[in-house]
Amino acid sequence: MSRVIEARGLSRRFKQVQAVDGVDLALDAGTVMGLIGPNGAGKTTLLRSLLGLTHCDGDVSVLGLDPRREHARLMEQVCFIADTAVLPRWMTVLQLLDYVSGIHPRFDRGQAERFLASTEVSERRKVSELSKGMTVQLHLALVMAIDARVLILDEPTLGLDILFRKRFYEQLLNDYFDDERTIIISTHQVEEVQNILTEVVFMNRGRTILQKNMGSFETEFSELHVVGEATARAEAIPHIGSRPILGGRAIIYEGVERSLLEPLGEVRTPSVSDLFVAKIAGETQHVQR
Ligand SMILES: Nc1ncnc2c1ncn2[C@@H]1O[C@H](COP(=O)(O)OP(=O)(O)OP(=O)(O)O)[C@@H](O)[C@H]1O
Repeated sequence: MSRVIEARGLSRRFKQVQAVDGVDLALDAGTVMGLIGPNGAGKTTLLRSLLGLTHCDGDVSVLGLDPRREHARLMEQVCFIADTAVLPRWMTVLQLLDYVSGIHPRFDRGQAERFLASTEVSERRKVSELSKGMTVQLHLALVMAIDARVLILDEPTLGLDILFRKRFYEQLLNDYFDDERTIIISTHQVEEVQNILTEVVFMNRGRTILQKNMGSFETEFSELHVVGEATARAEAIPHIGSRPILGGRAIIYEGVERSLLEPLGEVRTPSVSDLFVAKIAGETQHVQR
């Protein structure tokens, strides 16, 4: 497998704020990475740093290029959808398709048209006349039709209804992704992406606090559902989070043998979102102490 993204000690400071604080990241081709973090964690700044869209310190290489010095060459092979994406509002959809066909050598117009056919976006309408969600659909259609080695999606489905979000992620996985490509998705809608991820990174206050291959999730993390008197014994085992559930508690453990937990209740693998909440709550307690 070839290394596509490599960052060491990546940092970005804005006057008072250390937005990204010494992040190390290594991603190979054939990866779909989920970047999860609370508001202001530094996700967008990290993604922009990887693309050379903002200044940063540290070592960074994407497709063997330094994004700070070789930004233009990098962008030939990378597609980025920003959370604040804007499209030219005065153009019709048809004009926009003509425009992107003209400027982007890796744009497959037929692919974009097929994608749009599954939406209500008509080619005759102006971008300014589209709803917020339809504008995002149009943007995704353009991006998904570009043959890029690296696709970076910053909150790609913001404002989209659940039917479209589900279809988008299905299409992303089935029609776009292959083992030559690397996809990074930053999102707050963790449940919707967790099934397509091969890798997950949690970010908080500019730092990565967890970086895991989804395959190792099951072996490293367990969630115990426990009721009654076993609860005290379960809580005595070092854990990273505990929350009430109907009639009992759900307790999340890291690196604890399942055979130790099984006599106490039902053991399963935690969802990415529950693990995220537990990790972030743990960090907050740590900082407050
Ligand atoms: N251009 C800027 N000037 C000053 N501060 C900035 C700038 N861009 C980001 N920041 C600060 O850096 C921190 C990280 O912001 P960033 O947008 O990267 O977070 P995020 O994880 O993407 O958040 P969200 O999930 O809310 O979009 C925040 O404290 C933000 O206020």
